[in-house]
Amino acid sequence: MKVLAPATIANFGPGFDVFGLCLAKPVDVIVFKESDEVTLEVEGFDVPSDPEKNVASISALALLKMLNVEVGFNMKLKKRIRPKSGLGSSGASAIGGALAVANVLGVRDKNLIIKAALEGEKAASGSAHGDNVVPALFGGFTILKSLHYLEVFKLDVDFELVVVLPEVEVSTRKARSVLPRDIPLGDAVKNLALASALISALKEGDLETVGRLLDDYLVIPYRKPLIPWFDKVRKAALESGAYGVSLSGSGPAMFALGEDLRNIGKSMVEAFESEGIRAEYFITKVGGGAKCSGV
Ligand SMILES: Nc1ncnc2c1ncn2[C@@H]1O[C@H](COP(=O)(O)OP(=O)(O)OP(=O)(O)O)[C@@H](O)[C@H]1O
Ligand SMILES: N[C@@H](CCO)C(=O)O
Repeated sequence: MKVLAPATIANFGPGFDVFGLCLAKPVDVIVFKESDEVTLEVEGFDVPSDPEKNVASISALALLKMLNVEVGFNMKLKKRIRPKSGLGSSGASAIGGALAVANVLGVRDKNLIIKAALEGEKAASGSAHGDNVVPALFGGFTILKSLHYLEVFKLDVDFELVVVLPEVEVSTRKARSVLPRDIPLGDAVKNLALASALISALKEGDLETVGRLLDDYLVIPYRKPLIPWFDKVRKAALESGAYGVSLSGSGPAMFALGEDLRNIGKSMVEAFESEGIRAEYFITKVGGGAKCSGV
């Protein structure tokens, strides 16, 4: 059977570790079948081919262990989401691996699938943050109310956006290590205001207002040393007509909302190039979540 596991934008402005948007592309593809032993083949972007080290197989093995099922499998991973991109690359593989096992065993419990996928995320970045695996599984725009007792609020939204991917890497582990333990109360209140208003605008389908609310005081200011080009690229996007811009997850990818997404994407790529960084842009839309075919 085959699983298509989508890229995602975590945080989505003010929603650190809570908001997530599923994208229609790119996707990781996992071809999976039961077998006598556990084998893994990888093609595409360079990720470990050792089943004990690849997030997809780690999550698959974690679900088998949770279900107390002793079975082998052959997994082929077509790695199409660039690792350390900010597009939820490890989160997609984690959901793909867990969902492949769940599908073969007829498991529908999303709590279990997410728990297994978090084992993969923890192996990748040292932290079990759910705002990539949850939108990758549920699709749409997700608000992660709680993780360990899974409670998700999903908004079925439909819009296009532009994503810009520079040829640099930002590891999630590093990006989380620079965050403070405590933040000023005023900043917490500002983010609460932005996040609440953003959800209201999203439910109204008011993308211009959503764009205006894509700000963050909790993490982006502390991550600036890892993304020194952020302000310049954001300014270029706004000057080319973007409603709003932010970092995708912990970066380096960025995304923008607006009318002329091609022009916005080109302006952002030019801004990266003025910093000596090659970049590419692509236009995509909100995705419907991971898909399984064939059993
Ligand atoms: N299937 C996989 N997909 C992606 N990363 C993997 C996979 N298996 C193992 N890894 C490793 O996990 C680490 C992923 O690091 P990190 O979490 O920073 O990236 P990411 O999830 O790809 O990033 P992002 O969420 O920013 O897209 C890398 O060292 C990568 O080699
Ligand atoms: N919420 C996570 C997303 C990582 O992709 C972070 O910002 O660290």
